[in-house]
Amino acid sequence: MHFGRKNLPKPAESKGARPALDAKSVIREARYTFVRGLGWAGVMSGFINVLQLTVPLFMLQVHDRVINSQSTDTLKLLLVIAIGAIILYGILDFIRALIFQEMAKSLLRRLNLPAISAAMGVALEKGSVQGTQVLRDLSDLRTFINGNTIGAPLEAIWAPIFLGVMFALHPYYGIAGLIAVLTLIGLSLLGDLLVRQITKEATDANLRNIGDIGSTVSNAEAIEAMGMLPALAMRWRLSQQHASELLDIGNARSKGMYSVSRSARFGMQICVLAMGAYLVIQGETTPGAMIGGTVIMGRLLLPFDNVTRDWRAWVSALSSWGRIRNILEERQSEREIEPTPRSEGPLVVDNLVYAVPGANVPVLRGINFNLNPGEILGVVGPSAAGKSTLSRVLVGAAKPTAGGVYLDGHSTYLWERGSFGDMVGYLPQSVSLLNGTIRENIGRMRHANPRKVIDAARAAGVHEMIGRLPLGYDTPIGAGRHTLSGGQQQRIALARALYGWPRLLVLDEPNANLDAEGEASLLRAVKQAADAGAMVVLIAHRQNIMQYAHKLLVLQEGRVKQFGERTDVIRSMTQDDDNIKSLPTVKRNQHNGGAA
Ligand SMILES: Nc1ncnc2c1ncn2[C@@H]1O[C@H](COP(=O)(O)OP(=O)(O)OP(=O)(O)O)[C@@H](O)[C@H]1O
Repeated sequence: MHFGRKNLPKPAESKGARPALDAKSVIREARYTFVRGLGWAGVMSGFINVLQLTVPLFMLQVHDRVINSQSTDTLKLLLVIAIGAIILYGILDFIRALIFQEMAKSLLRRLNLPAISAAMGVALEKGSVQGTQVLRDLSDLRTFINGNTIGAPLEAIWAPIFLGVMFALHPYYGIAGLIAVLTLIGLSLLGDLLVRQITKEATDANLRNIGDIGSTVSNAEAIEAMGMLPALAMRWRLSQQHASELLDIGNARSKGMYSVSRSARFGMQICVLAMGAYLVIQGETTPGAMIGGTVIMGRLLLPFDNVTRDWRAWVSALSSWGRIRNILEERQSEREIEPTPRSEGPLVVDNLVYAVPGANVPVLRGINFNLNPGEILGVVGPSAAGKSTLSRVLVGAAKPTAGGVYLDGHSTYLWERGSFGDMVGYLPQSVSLLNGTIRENIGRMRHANPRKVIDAARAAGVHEMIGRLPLGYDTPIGAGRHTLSGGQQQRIALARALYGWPRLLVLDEPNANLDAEGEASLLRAVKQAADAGAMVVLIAHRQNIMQYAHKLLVLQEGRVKQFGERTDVIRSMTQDDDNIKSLPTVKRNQHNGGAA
């Protein structure tokens, strides 16, 4: 059984298994899958509810027909019907569980790739811990759908059937049932009022805690070395205290409401039994109807009781869905979803402004420059000048606030990520390789062409080094596997950036961890890439690796201080330096910020 629309391609069939990034249709399809699954499960619940009448009806019939008539044949017939109904009940109950399972699977199939893409977007902006929240929400949603708490409202909607049976037994039973149902609905609504907001606050506080702890765990070495754990543990305890207080309040209210609701249900069942006994005394119903009516009343009210008990799970699941939906809407609406052909044109940075979302002061303020195929651009500047931010915007990992970065006239931010990645190599400042083999890392985690992997490794000068590893290219790296040194990691990441001979190569501090030999390999690789027609942007503090750069860009406080041919810029910088040196001592100090 499938809950998605049939005309949609399955992810595995879609071109290159790339996610369709149209958030609106993803949300629409997910909602459709959910509602349709609930619809099927609701229909099953209707049959299940009817079959749950088997036992009380059997009791009623045995009492009214078998005991009075003393007929064993009637008893046998009733027994066969009852057992058949119970077996059918078991089968339908199992089918309903399978419907929920398929619904969870179908929902995950639709949401997984878009959610992972959205998580990446959040991680780029707010860090990895917030990024993984959407994945946790997805997993919580699956647990909820596969769990026992989703079914209660589906059973409650079939209350009219039970009420009908009660009215058929005697109008008084029907009226009592109706009053009882309305009372329990009232208690459920009151429970929702008391629980919803506090549950949301508790969940949010808990998520913040998990985020805080998660972000510090990645710094375990520094924490351990400098004995920071007790201080951190104290902080976590304080913030956890707040979250658990909220959780406890929510829990207490929810359990309190459940106790009230359950007591009310038992109380009303006793009243109905007393009413039945009175009706029997008055000769208005039979004792069998009295027992049957009481049992049906219990069956009628149980789902409402369960709704009150399980409402918190519904509230949490709805919050998870709300967060997934918001993230999908916020993150994925702009990017193109169709692959764009490989560009052969220049890189144009046009009046580029970038401000961190929510911040007033921009990090990059009106950057302009062009780079032609085969050219190497060196970007230099003091710390916090905005060099790494520029590199992130160049490769479309951050969205320009104004202006833009264009390859062959096409925005690098909006470009469909798969086809963009095929022609771009990026080495970020903090290198992090992924869990997998060296081959997979260099081949960008695809079924990479082994020849291209070796070409990239040779270009980065790491082929021999990889050959010395225990399993060569098949050496697994990452958490708990073979540990590479900082320099080795940087060179493997350089090979990954060079894989497939990209058109645009952006290297942020690629020599930060390299020795002289590594730096020489890096320079050879950069020159080779440019000779093959790539545009290379090389960010570095140390100017010695700029020897092959055709152009230099000096960045200061987010602005272009100088840009031009390397020799012109260096001459101009040297003159500036000479001018400063030629100033009288007092003035020179002023130029340096007045420091003595
Ligand atoms: N996501 C962010 N949130 C807040 N501020 C940011 C963010 N990204 C960059 N910045 C700010 O932008 C400024 C430039 O940072 P950037 O990392 O680009 O500098 P840089 O020139 O690469 O420095 P360095 O040479 O030290 O690496 C810094 O003041 C930094 O605090």
